[in-house]
Amino acid sequence: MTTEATGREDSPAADLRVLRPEDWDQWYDTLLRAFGGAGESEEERALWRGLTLCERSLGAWDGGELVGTAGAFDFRLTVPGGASVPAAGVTMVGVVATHRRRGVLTSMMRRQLDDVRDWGEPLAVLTASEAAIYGRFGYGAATFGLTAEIDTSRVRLSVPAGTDDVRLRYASPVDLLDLCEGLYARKVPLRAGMLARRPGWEQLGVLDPEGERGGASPLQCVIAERGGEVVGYVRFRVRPEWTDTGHNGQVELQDLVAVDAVSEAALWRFLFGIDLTTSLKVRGRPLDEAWQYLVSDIRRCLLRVRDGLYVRLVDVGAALEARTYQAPVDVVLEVEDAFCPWNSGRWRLTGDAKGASCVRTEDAADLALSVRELGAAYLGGVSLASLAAAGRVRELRQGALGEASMGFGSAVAPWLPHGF
Ligand SMILES: CC(=O)SCCNC(=O)CCNC(=O)[C@H](O)C(C)(C)COP(=O)(O)OP(=O)(O)OC[C@H]1O[C@@H](n2cnc3c(N)ncnc32)[C@H](O)[C@@H]1OP(=O)(O)O
Repeated sequence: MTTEATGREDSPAADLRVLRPEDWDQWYDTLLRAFGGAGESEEERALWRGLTLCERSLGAWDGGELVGTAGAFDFRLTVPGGASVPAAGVTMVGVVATHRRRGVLTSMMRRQLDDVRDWGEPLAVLTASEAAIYGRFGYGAATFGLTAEIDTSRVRLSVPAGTDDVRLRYASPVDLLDLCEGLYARKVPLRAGMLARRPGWEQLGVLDPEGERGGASPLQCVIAERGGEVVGYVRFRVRPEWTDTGHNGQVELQDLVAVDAVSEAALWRFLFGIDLTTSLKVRGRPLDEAWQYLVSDIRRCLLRVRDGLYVRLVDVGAALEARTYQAPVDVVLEVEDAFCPWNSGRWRLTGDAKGASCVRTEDAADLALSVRELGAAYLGGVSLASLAAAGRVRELRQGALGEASMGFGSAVAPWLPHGF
């Protein structure tokens, strides 16, 4: 059989089999080989071994040789409106270099999306090693992360009233893990793109292999308390540097979680003020994070934006019904989906801030777009109007674009806190 999306034969250079637990080491070594062959700490390997769901993972075999890997976590993803929606977390994808560009990835994506549909999960999500790979399979970049290098020797932070009521103390990252995870869980329903973490995943936040610190300190943790209650935490490292003119150390933020504006400001003020450091590096933070509105000089923060979570609607009707819409929408979408043709055709979406319905229709279409654009717009971080300006969404009824674009939007930027 030939797939319409790729024009490739659907029987590539390998057979696909569900991963057997006893093959995990070989499977994981194949993945590392596809990523260039560098080793990994025992600590990290053990974590991923524990998190792998073998029954949801695939190996691609060429005779007796394992040449490709792909896994799928069973996540629940927060969507606009706060619902927690089942989403396959596509992960650990690799094809060894001897077998590249022969359709092995395509065959794994084909099988995986069929499986996700059978499992009844309306979404598949991933973070991409390279941005060019997954659009052809219907994934759209839906969240973005902010990277900044803040010159803390020059940039000042103005904090809101009440910040001084927050007390900070050092804690062991590992000892207070459950407490920190509880705070994280409180934030999950509040921002689309966040993942409800199952037990085990919290370990990702305190992974600290000595060989991978590259001259930085071990992971450190500071807790924020107010009125005897823990209201936030930050995990970070310090990379000391001494030059002829004195100290020039860097603070590297890993995680920061706080329950309100003053606890958050207290933690940022702490990061800005660590002695013997002159810069603060942050990666993959929310686009709308509050610290940007507290700094004296945003230009000296060197902001950059990078793609984060890619979303694929596996079941268009169920996915669009699972979220809410911040303004009323009533539109017919003409969806094109070459890789998962069961989604193609016309869908009437009606919804508002309380709920939504999305059903097949024969009515005339108001907007035409591919499933990739729907994935990009799904979490409210990429506007349908912007995609239309790029020619990727077509407005077929005047007014429909503005209505849909407003409805799909989100007051809070969607964000994925960590990779997987
Ligand atoms: C979610 C995650 O785990 S992301 C991690 C992905 N893995 C990696 O980056 C590890 C290193 N790379 C690899 O293992 C492999 O090169 C993969 C998995 C990216 C691609 O596997 P392959 O089996 O070579 O892909 P396949 O032959 O099915 O290619 C399908 C199409 O994608 C294109 N493609 C594949 N990889 C890339 C890439 N890195 N950049 C751009 N296009 C790509 C191919 O050219 C082909 O296009 P065509 O159909 O128009 O000819």
